Amino acid sequence: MESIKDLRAQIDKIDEEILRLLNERARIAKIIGEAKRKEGVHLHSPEREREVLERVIRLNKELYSEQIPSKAVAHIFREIMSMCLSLERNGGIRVAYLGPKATFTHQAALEYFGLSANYVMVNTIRDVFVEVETDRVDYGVVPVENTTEGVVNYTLDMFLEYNTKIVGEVVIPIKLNLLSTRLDLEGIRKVYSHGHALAQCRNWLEKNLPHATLIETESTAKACEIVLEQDDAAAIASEAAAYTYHLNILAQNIQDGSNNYTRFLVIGKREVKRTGKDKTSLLFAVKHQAGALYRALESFYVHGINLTKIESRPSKKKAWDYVFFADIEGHVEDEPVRKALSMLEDRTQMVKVLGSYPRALFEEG
Ligand SMILES: C=C(O[C@@H]1C=C(C(=O)O)C=C[C@H]1O)C(=O)O
Repeated sequence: MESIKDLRAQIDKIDEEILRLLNERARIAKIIGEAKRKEGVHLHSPEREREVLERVIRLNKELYSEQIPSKAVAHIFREIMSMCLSLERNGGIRVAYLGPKATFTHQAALEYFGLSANYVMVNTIRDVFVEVETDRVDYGVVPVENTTEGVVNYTLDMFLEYNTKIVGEVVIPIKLNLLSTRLDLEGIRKVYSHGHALAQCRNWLEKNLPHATLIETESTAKACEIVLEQDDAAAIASEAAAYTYHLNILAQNIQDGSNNYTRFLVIGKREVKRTGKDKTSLLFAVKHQAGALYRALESFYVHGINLTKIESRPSKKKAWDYVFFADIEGHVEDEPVRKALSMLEDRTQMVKVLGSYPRALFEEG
């Protein structure tokens, strides 16, 4: 076998080659950037980025039998594209997320846009929408549903108030931890976290901290900021948050479901072109009439469209009046989707398309 020294010399050579290729890629991306500027098109192209990611994942399988796991390939190319885009546009794109630092939304934003984007942390889900709506950022990232706890109502309600579009989605696994300045569970009287995180750990909390008071915060990271100042409290948050806020991890993976994932939406102001693996989100309202919802949903059935989700929310205009949020497979540019939506319009009081966007690259994080 070759010596480690010789093998490392080979790696050094490969690294030089990787670096040369990265610089060559960046040079070409900058030229593409100039061309796009001249044509007046958006510098950031989620459609193209998706194409790049799918292509390298496929090649990695075909040519190298996935020696490197697909997710790792996706992460590496995500970062390469994030860097190329930031060179094309000085400072990169601006992305608002529900902060403070090390929330799961922060993690999801990093996963989607990479480390070279410019992140703006805001305190509430509404503020993410406001930042996008007022053009202070290009995109925003908000949580929308969790596999254990269901939908984030607050986010859905924002779509009733703002005209922001959905331009993408990202799913990440949620592993929850009990964090504290203390060294053990003894003496923990209060547990702070986001309502969803508290709910996802209900069984663990009942068993291990049955007498603790549970207190809801705006986010899991906010809970960490609070417990830093208290000596009888713990926060439920991510492992990243433990390092960010220098808290001790008293218990790991305390969420009730082992398959705990959260889906986040990327919101913006533009429309994303068809990629062939898309989803469309919409909301609609029907009259209080026998069969009204049945007739509305028939539009999808008739055109062979798969409905991946439906939720009802109070319209907030009148008591006991509801709107429906639905996700369907396909893009508004697809003929069957177009036909289904036109039929839906005829059969409902109101339809609002929230966006067509590429489906999450990894649907289970
Ligand atoms: C280079 C481009 O611009 C950006 C960077 C990309 C990349 O690094 O591959 C892909 C899409 C754009 O967001 C491009 O549009 O091709």
